[in-house]
Amino acid sequence: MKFTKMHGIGNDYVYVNCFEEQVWNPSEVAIKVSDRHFGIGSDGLILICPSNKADFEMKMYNADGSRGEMCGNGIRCVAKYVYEYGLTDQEHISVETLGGIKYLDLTVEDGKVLQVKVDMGEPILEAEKIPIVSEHDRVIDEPITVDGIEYRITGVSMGNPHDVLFVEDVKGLDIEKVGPSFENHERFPKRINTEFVKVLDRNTVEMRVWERGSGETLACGTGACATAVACILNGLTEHEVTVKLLGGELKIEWQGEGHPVYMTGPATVVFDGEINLDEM
Ligand SMILES: N[C@@H](CCC[C@H](N)C(=O)O)C(=O)O
Repeated sequence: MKFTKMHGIGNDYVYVNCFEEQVWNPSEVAIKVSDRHFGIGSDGLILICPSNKADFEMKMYNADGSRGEMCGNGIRCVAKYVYEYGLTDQEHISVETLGGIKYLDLTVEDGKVLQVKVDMGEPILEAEKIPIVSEHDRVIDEPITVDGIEYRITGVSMGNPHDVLFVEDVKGLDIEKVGPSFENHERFPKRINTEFVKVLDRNTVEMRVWERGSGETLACGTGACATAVACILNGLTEHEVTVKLLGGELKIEWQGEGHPVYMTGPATVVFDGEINLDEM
């Protein structure tokens, strides 16, 4: 199987061009290639496929083989791939995902995609649709007890489910311990991506993420969008937010309910390769 390893501010995936390759068992392949010791090493697998609804389709799988509806860092890499590997010459493209069709604007210089701005669509706030078990329609600054400690969460779906919580110390957080407890909490029947956030000023926040199906990653695009939405809903920031993650920064804009969220950031090619899956 031919592949390209790419990352969006350190959130790395193995990308397969399914215009040329066929992947019959993507969940199994995701588990194999993601292994950082016995595989290629990645946060998961992303298939770039033809679509009859949009210019391309992105199918994403987490490192544990589960399917994610959307991937913010992944979709910027898909844009870079399709442009730089000659699948399109367009600087405005659409990509079908399980979280809906997304529209992307590429900033291109000398044939290279430097930045991608993604219209991520409107955030979904209804608890039932995220899905989060709650007696309220929305989960905004609501209590939850995890490992005997009470936290307050805001639930946001960007096509995939997120809960955002505000903490004093992001760097010192024992995320390996608390992350899985949130991911598998009974309140989240489809598991969840959790963002631990510290507000630095009215336009800047710091964030670490525990991703459903992949564990801690260096960045999460949908998580950065959910974080900005949660900050704005809780009155903690203005409408333009720089989210500082372990792997870099993303710019997020949201003008409020009824408006889409925009995410802007880079995408990077690491290397191209070929792997014999039968020998793994
Ligand atoms: N890293 C991604 C999100 C990947 C999917 C997520 N783990 C899920 O299961 O929903 C991003 O950049 O958005």
